[in-house]
Amino acid sequence: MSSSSPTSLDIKNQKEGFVGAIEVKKPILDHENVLQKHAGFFDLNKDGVIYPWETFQAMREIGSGLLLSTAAAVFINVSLSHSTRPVCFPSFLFPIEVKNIKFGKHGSDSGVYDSEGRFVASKFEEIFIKHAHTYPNALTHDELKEMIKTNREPNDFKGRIGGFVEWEVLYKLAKDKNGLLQKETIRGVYDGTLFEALKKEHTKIKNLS
Ligand code: HEM
Ligand SMILES: [Ca+2]
Repeated sequence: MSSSSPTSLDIKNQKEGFVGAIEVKKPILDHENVLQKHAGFFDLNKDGVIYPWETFQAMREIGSGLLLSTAAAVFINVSLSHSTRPVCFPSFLFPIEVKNIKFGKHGSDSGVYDSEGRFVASKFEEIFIKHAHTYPNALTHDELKEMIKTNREPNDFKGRIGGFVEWEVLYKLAKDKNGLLQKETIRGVYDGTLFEALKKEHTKIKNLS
């Protein structure tokens, strides 16, 4: 006999999909290298290396305009190529090596990625405890700006720019119709599932027009 309302065990055991009316997202596991997944979305041919044209193309696929996609390809690949490559000599094709993406971490961030690129759930919750003043599960643009400001570390120009750009681009691409950045959206950016969802949504819109 099946009961109509799902128990927490049903939800825990379910991988992804729906239990009753509750949508279940695959939980992020402690040992998962989610930062590699975040970056890996942009490795279109899955060969472990992200070239600027892949960053550009992947940005277009998630609904980013020509200008932002071009700027992102230049900014991201130029700033991360050197630190993620094992050899000292720079490559002027600016490839990013996905397996070394943890070396691209910078300061003035939220701390949700640990030094290996794993998801730190307590730091993720802290974002909302500290900054979600209006709604418990979402950030307004002002609250997001407050968070970016709080994360700033002294004398960290590069990290501050990186943090600012990451969060503002996320807001631009993934805010909801009320101008809110939902908690699930933010969780999805950390493990890269948001990029897949945006791609699906954008493909649907493109096919309709
Ligand atoms: C639309 C594209 C992208 C958006 C919206 C985005 C957004 C974000 C956000 C919000 C964070 C979290 C920052 C924090 O915890 O404070 C982050 C972290 C990071 N992203 Fe992205 N990202 C994008 C594309 C990329 C690409 C293409 C790469 C590299 C291939 C990349 C590499 C990183 C790295 C290395 C971090 C870790 C920063 C740190 O914790 O210090 N991102 N990104
Ligand atoms: Ca590639």
